[in-house]
Amino acid sequence: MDQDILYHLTLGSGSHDLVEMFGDVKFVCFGGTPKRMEQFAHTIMAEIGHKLPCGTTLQDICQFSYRYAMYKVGPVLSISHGMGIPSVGILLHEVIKLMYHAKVRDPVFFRIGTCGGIGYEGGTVVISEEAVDGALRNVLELTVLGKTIQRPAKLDRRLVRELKGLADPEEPYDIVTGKTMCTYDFYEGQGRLDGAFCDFTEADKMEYLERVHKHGVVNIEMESLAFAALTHHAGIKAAVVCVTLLDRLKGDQVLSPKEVLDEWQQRPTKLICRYIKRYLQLKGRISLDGHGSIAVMSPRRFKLVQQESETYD
Ligand SMILES: O=P(O)(O)O[C@@H]1C[C@H](O)[C@@H](CO)O1
Ligand SMILES: O=c1cc[nH]c(=O)[nH]1
Repeated sequence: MDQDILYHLTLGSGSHDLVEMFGDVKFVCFGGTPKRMEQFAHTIMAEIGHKLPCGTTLQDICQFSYRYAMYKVGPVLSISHGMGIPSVGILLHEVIKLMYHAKVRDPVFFRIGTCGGIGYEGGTVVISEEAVDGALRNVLELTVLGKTIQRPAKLDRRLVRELKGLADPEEPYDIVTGKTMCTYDFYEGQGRLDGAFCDFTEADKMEYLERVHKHGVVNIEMESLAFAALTHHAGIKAAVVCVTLLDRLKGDQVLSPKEVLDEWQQRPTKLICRYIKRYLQLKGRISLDGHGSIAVMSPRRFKLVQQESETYD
């Protein structure tokens, strides 16, 4: 192609200097809502001590797409993906191409989301080991040219361990790992009885939730299957970290007050911020207090940091 128009991002390889705009990106963080991803951008900016040019503020790079919101904070992109597999799938196609046009090597993708827990109370952070569909298959099924194809929905196991290793024992909530079930619907697809239709019984629902739980499923959401499958297909390291909003073994409705839900949504953010900050510190791109540059590190500390950073390649 002469030029590639990334239609849903309002960016293009002909109209924008994508290397100049995005060439320094290392981490791409995704989450459902524009507000969460704007807040994430502000949080990571404070955490890594990133300074915007004098007199400027954070801008939504895709504001005229009216589809997705995108913020850039130094090496971190923060993008909203909307709800469900089709929405995150379209976005992933365009962001993967964006990384290619910008000549970004080895980016790491994170989904920071919300979910229903299975056997875990609200506020628990879940790091996905792999994604499965509603029938417990570890593949994303797509119809391409009228044929059904399957793509493995694999996530990076080492990244899961690294993230789990960053859990702070002082925090008043658990950080667990397990299989994540990804469905095409919030209501019937997740075995809820509080949708507009319910053609099954409470006993049917409990039998299903207990069966998937026995199979290792610890949470349910709506994007991980596409996220895992498309990043794996592209050879991109990725992780999915979600907070539970309720325990589905105890009910269907999200009953916690808004302020509580808002605080819970900060939890996956904190873990991802810790990972990014640590990576940048180990690579010598920020000093250990989160501010300044490698110039403020002593040569001995810089050497130690460089050695440790090899584990983060
Ligand atoms: O990242 P979010 O909070 O959007 O993830 C889950 C899955 C669906 O998109 C949505 C349903 O409420 O929340
Ligand atoms: O139960 C839930 C809660 C959040 N998101 C989901 O997809 N399901």
